[in-house]
Amino acid sequence: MAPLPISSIRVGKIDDVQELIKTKPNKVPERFIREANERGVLVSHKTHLHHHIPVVDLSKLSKPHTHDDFLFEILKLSQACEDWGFFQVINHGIEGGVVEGIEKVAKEFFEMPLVEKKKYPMEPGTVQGYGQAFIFSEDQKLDWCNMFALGVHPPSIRNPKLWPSKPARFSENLEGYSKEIRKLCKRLLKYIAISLDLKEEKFEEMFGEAVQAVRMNYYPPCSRPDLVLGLSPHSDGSALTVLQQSKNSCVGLQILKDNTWVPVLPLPNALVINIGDTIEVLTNGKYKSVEHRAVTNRERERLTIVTFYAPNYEVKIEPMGELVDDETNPCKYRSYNHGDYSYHYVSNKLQGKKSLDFAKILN
Ligand SMILES: COC(=O)C(/C=C/C1=C(C)CCCC1(C)C)=C/O[C@H]1C=C(C)C(=O)O1
Ligand SMILES: O=C(O)CCC(=O)C(=O)O
Ligand SMILES: [Fe+2]
Repeated sequence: MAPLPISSIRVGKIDDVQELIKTKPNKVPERFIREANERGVLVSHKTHLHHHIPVVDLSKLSKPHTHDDFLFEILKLSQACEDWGFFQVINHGIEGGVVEGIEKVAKEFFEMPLVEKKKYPMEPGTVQGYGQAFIFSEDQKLDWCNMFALGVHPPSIRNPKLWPSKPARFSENLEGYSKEIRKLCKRLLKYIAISLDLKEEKFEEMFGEAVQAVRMNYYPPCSRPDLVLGLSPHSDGSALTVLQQSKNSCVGLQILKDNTWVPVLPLPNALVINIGDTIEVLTNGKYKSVEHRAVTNRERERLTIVTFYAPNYEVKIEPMGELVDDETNPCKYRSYNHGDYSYHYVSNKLQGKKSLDFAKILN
């Protein structure tokens, strides 16, 4: 993926939100205040009772008691991908120490003084390093969030200068965690293939040496959560995304379902999985890449560790023949190269599902 022409991008002053709350805890600068129709209002408790994203028990897929148990869980997975685009996985088999280890170093990273974090800057127009991504103009609203993003795999997408020497063991923890999450993504894609009646190796064979990147999002408390957003509405450009919320995390992630922002309630030891744009295209829209956003909390900070798993940049993406029928289910997306889509995705601001217009066939 070619670098963006960064010299032409003017982003204006980007306040570091962690520093802002240290010096002026009650001030929310104008650049963070959203238009009334896009503010991070919280959904009423009554609504919570009616909506829960599905929970898939991976032990029922890897070690089912009976074949019916397996089929039942596969059905749950396919309904989650069709109706929600999101689900949580429990009994995923990743050791507690691995999950706690990455959370610890991520937390320690964000707690370091700003001068230390600024040694790894996310330059305007790039997506790796510490800062705010997807800012392309001086008047664009900012998210109430600090990010640290790194390309992990294949090694060619890494920028070694951005891998921090502090906190201690950051890289070891990230390497170990990423290996486990990579295995999990491969397993999930196998089950997703089965749920679509495809051969189980379908995605692994198609994706080649898959691209994997991690983004750590730190949302400090905000005195006016009703006026700001932690992360702008977007869909993910990946095939699958794995989101880990810090232990005892407050609610922050919301997904758009039937025109309502539905909160995702954190479950202990679970990981949140969502379908990205690539799977939406490959399944010709059967499995949905759903718009989501993060809101902030008045008293509590929130930390999330997000892995994007995607095909190699060389791979051609188009709806799979098995999911297209000229009569009943015509092709909704054109073919494209995943590297070109990645470039398109990272050169535009986060704006709901707009990125996918890149591939939509408009009738
Ligand atoms: C801040 O970054 C992102 O939100 C992001 C970027 C991921 C990437 C890197 C940090 C390194 C280089 C590769 C890549 C672009 C994947 C989101 O990732 C989504 C967007 C696309 C496209 C994707 O595959 O995952
Ligand atoms: O932090 C969250 O809850 C959402 C993160 C997210 O959607 C992302 O990083 O793409
Ligand atoms: Fe996301």
